Amino acid sequence: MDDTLQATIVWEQVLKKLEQELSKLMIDTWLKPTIPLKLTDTTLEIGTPKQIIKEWLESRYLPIISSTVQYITNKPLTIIFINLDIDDETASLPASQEITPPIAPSQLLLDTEIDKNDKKADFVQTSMSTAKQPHIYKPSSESDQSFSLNQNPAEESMAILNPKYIFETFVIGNSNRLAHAASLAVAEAPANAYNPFFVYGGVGLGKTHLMHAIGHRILKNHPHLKLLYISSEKFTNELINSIRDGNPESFRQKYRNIDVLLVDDIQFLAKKEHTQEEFFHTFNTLHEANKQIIMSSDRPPREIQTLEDRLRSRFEMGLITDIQPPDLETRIAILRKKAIMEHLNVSNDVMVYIASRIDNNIRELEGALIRVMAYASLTNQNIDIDLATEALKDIFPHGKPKQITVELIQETIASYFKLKIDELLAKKRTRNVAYPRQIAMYLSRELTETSLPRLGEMFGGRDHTTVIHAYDKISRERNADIKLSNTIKELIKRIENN
Ligand SMILES: Nc1ncnc2c1ncn2[C@@H]1O[C@H](COP(=O)(O)OP(=O)(O)OP(=O)(O)O)[C@@H](O)[C@H]1O
Repeated sequence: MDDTLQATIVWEQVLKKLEQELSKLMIDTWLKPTIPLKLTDTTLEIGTPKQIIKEWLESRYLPIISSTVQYITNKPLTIIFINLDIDDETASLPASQEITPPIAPSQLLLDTEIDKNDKKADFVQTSMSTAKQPHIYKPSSESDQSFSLNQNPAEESMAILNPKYIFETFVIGNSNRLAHAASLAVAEAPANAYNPFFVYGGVGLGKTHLMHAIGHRILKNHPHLKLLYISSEKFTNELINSIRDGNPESFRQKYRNIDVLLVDDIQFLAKKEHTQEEFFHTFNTLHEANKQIIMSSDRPPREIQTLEDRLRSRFEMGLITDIQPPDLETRIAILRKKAIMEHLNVSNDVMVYIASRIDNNIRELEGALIRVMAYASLTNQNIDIDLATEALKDIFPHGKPKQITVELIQETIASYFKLKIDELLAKKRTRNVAYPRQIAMYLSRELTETSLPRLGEMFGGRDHTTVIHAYDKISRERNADIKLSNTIKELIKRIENN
């Protein structure tokens, strides 16, 4: 692994730890804009985009950063800050991680307006590979007079799409095939294919990735189009600020003069009546002018509570598509792609190990891979299943399977007592069957959240009082009988390792 990637991995963990100690504003202002450059045996080099950030970090935060780095790496590394004096828009990922050059900022509008009164901005570019929000600037919500980048406000009015979130890096599987195909159609024919386009799905399943990919593709095909990507939370904040500043017209102008509007996490509009009203007008103006609108949400429009009906019906005018959690095959493919992109050498069995344990959040899946890589690099070991198990032990204690089911318990117990599943579930009450059955009921109640009536049903249609009786009996006997107690321990081990 190269030393930039090592630095990135360490720095990512350092920032995560510091997030528990420092305020969000400090993290966003001073630490997120940094770019990890190099990790050696004695030093960690961190790039800063501006001299002022370098000075600020050195004068105020060096002790806490040094001790956090030591905590993470177990080495007393010297932290060296290097001012890179980066052009704002090019402050991007370290070169080794870039896949495509960032979109020329002149093609993009800012996702938030800069406070014109003090011409001040928080520089929040982040270089972390798992980072979600790639915007360069956002308006300062708290005053910090000492930090002023003094840029031309027009230039500040830029945002950047994450260069990694493109169609080429998006892995297609059954869970997202439709959403991907529809996104591609929208990207190739903005305002002609599906308008509006609404994509929804659970946390970390690729909605933002697809939206950015659409944005990249549209700008590649139509560099002159004005495209704006924003979260609905920021839309709300900007609206509030514009009203506070007595300038709602500028807000309207900005939003109603674009060609492609991408609004992420639209569910945050719920309960915000005034924002919904404003968004309704923005939506209508753009839609009537045949401009493309793309929205994402964690749920379909009909499930966004307190969303006004007229807005809901607007959202439903175009195409609504969902992304489901990926199946195992897709999860392995995503890890493979990630490993190739980051030049990581990871064997297939380790990928399968990780992919089989994280099944409903791709961000966490990627995070687990990075953690394994970091652990291997920091401890100078090869990556194998043992190392992955050790590195991920906080996430999956003892390599425990994520979900223990009643069926799994029944199978394990039947096999241990050399019975057939049918026998375990049958009505027969001879001791050689009744006793294992009671143990299975006991463990099902202990290890799963299944209700008593449902357990009765799953054990051959018995009454729930039978389950209670079995549970009480085995609980009592377990305390008195060491042999039974050991049997149960052994059974739990087998269930966990199954
Ligand atoms: N099909 C995929 N192929 C490759 N990478 C993916 C895929 N889906 C998601 N990812 C990656 O998983 C991470 C999380 O994805 P993303 O941020 O797009 O999720 P999201 O659905 O917007 O989450 P949230 O609900 O938190 O807003 C990103 O790094 C993204 O690149």
